[in-house]
Amino acid sequence: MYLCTAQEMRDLDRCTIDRMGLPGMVLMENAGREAARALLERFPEAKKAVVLAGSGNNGGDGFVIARHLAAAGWEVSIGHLGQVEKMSPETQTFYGVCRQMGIPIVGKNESEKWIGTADVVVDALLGTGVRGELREPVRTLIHQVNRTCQGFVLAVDIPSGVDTDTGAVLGEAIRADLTVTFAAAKWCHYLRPAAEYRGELKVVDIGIPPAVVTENPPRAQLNQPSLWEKHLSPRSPWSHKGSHGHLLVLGGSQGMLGAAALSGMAALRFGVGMTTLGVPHGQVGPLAAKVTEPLIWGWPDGPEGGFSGAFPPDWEERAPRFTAVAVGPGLGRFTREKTWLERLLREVSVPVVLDADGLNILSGDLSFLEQRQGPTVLTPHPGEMARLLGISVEEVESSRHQVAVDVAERYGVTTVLKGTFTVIAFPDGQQVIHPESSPALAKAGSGDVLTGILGGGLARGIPVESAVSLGVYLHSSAGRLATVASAHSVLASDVIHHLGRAIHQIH
Ligand SMILES: NC(=O)C1=CN([C@@H]2O[C@H](COP(=O)(O)OP(=O)(O)OC[C@H]3O[C@@H](n4cnc5c(N)ncnc54)[C@H](O)[C@@H]3O)[C@@H](O)[C@H]2O)[C@H](O)CC1
Ligand SMILES: [K+]
Repeated sequence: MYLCTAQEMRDLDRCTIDRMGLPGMVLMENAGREAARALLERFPEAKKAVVLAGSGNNGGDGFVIARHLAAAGWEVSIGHLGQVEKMSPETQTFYGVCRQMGIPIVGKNESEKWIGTADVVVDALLGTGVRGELREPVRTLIHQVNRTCQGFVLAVDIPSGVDTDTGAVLGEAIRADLTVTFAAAKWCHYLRPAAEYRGELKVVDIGIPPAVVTENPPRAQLNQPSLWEKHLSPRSPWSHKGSHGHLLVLGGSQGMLGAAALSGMAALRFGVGMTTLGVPHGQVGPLAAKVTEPLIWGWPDGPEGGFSGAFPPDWEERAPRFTAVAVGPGLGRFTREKTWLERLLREVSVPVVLDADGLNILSGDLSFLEQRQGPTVLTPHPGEMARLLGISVEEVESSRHQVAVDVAERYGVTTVLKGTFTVIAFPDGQQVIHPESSPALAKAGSGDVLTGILGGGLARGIPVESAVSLGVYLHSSAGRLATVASAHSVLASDVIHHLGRAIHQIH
């Protein structure tokens, strides 16, 4: 399912009307009817509703909704803002029908009195055509709805007062229980703070022909199995461990051995054939006492149980055996780390995942990523992304998808910006957003598990676009499945244990 910007939605709309010849009036009728249907399904008995309608096409949808609710026997009134002369012809038509039907249409002050006693308030004030900070009187009316409404609030397309593309709140925004949106989800449904205003989200079909979408594909999609499920095919009965790839994980300095262990175990649970954990020599013994299945490879020791910045003598002999490399889980900082990483990235042409300190090494200079031969995946959380780019965490969070896309396009990498609704951006500017929040994953170690799953997928030979979206999806579902009693109590190792069930659910 696609995720649109306001402009992408307008393009789909325009192409449907101009090229396909389907009148805008039909789209508006479909939109309003489907939104009304969502209400009628939820409230089978007639209710008292106030429809707040602006003068744009979002208001037009509101007039259609009012008509359908009135036809179903609801007691409906319309609070209308703006001027009839400025309405589009479709909106004017549906406004006229409501008048003819005798549905009361009142101005702002009168409608304010009804908001407090209505069972349902329909917010059709502003949709994707909103521009800049809210002006009066709409701002006060939105404030009144949030303050006095006791009933159920349906937002039409987007909650009025949020910016479609950035997810910013433009001074004040409707707090909805349900948002019914048309043809595709919009970015504001998945970007904070707007995402906190929408309530439940329902995407309905309004009749935009599939050919129109194929011709004008939006750049973002929601993460769902259809994007990558073909790569989760069952294991061939003729396969052996060498058929399923070999991941090298570099990390696990003193005090952070668990991070490397988690990545390695996650990769194995995800199905990679072999995992080698490359850790400082001094950590080989403690790690061997901790994990059984991964191979362990000692790297030259540096001070304080970390890496020295040198390569092991058998590097050149062993390096060609790995089918992917993950750098960062518990890596720590060490002298000459930048030269070390540059050499590694130059000499390894298989896919590389960079996480945690593997990313911190890059901070301020990502330019040498452009030289890489194989695919590179960066998996920053917002703090790491802020450090990478030398900007604040607030700046990252206020434009999550833009930041992820900018890095991906500029440096030719795949970016996985973690957080609620993880954003994945590819070098060609395409994006995938993960539509689920996973509170159980908000814990130390869970990033290391993701790194292992992504590295494991890449090592198995799954193409990067699929491996990354698939990995993010499975990590999130395993987190959900691991939440047996409380999300508070889920450990990163529990997530690893539930990976098998998460995979099984997709098969
Ligand atoms: N997706 C589709 O194919 C369809 C969508 N529909 C609906 O149409 C709206 C978008 O309609 P549009 O006319 O472009 O804009 P709006 O109704 O969202 O808003 C325009 C309206 O708002 C006023 N305004 C703009 N900015 C501000 C502000 N900052 N403060 C106060 N007022 C503002 C402006 O003056 C106009 O009056 C989409 O969301 C869907 O709901 C179609 O119905 C069907 C096809
Ligand atoms: K709205």
